[in-house]
Amino acid sequence: ANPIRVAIAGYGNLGRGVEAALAQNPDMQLVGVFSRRDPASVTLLNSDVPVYAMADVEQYQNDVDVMILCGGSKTDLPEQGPYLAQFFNTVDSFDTHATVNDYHAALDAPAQKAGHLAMMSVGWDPGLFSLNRAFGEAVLAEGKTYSFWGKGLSQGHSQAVRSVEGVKKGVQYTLPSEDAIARVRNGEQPELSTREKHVRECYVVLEDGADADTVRETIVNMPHYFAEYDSVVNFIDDDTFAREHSDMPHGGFVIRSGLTGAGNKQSIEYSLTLGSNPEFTASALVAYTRAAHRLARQGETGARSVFDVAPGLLSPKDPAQLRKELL
Ligand SMILES: NC(=O)C1=CN([C@@H]2O[C@H](COP(=O)(O)OP(=O)(O)OC[C@H]3O[C@@H](n4cnc5c(N)ncnc54)[C@H](OP(=O)(O)O)[C@@H]3O)[C@@H](O)[C@H]2O)C=CC1
Ligand SMILES: N[C@@H](C[C@H]1CC(C(=O)O)=NO1)C(=O)O
Repeated sequence: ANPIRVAIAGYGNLGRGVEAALAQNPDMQLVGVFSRRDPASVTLLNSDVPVYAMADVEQYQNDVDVMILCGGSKTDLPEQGPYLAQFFNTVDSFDTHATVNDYHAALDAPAQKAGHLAMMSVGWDPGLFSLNRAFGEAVLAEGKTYSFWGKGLSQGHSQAVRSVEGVKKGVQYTLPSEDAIARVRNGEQPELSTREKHVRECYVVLEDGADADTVRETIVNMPHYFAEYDSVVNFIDDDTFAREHSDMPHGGFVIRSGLTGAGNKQSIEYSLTLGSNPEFTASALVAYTRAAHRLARQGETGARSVFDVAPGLLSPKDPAQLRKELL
């Protein structure tokens, strides 16, 4: 069969991860990268792949089967998602949990109108963690579900920090409460507020002339990203940033702790340990690109999340092979 023709919209950590992940999936072919920057200033892993100006993206709608959106959830996807769904089948990793249904609606209308499929919020959280939260609740009807992340670098929160005026470089690490984790793993089913589960720690290099107090206040009061947490902002110089904040490890786990029948304790735990958050997220995006392409060919249109996708659609194996090897 002909390879699935894939393009990338937005070339940052995630875009680079998608380029690498596509190279690991021979049933897909990267046909181009679209950037809002000057294409000549964007250097890909594979210099044979063309870089185009985002302004010209509409000209390529017949050359691309699926467009993978790698922009930031806070500042890019709310505009790029609905816009690009008019011209392409799309897949993205939108992760502002508080506004997922607004985004779903904003994607669904243009996608339905154009007869495209828009697969949203794919990745690990939202994404694979979302699936495991849903499995846990469906199987253990009586219990509590907990999600913990880190210690590691959140790309969504880091990109949100970088979107603040006066920030030249920025990253955010998420630190889970070890005490909360111990209580959950012990089956205590504690009531834990958002603030009791994680602390957020930022490292920022300021633009020349930017005011540190203003930047700190803007970050720690940012709705949906920081306001609901105890957050710390550390200001460092370029050299320290380059030396100490170039890796992007992360991870975490979802636990469903419940009781069945005669009060027997049951626990489901799904965990991730990530050497590279962007490369892992990109790998999830690429698997769901395969599913989005198949659903689009079946005539499916409109917005979809991971809850709407049969797992077999993710695999390059045919159903009989899947059953034989993995059932
Ligand atoms: N669901 C999940 O589990 C996960 C979701 N995510 C999501 O992925 C999003 C993207 O993360 P990430 O790739 O780290 O964000 P980046 O800040 O690296 O990239 C975001 C956009 O910024 C632009 N950009 C990148 N580098 C530069 C640069 N040097 N100068 C100017 N602009 C630049 C690019 O657009 P352009 O090329 O057009 O300039 C890019 O698409 C996050 O906001 C998060 O929401 C991430 C991890 C997990
Ligand atoms: N969407 C997150 C993926 C995980 C990480 C996270 C956090 O540290 O708060 N929440 O969800 C990301 O952008 O890295």
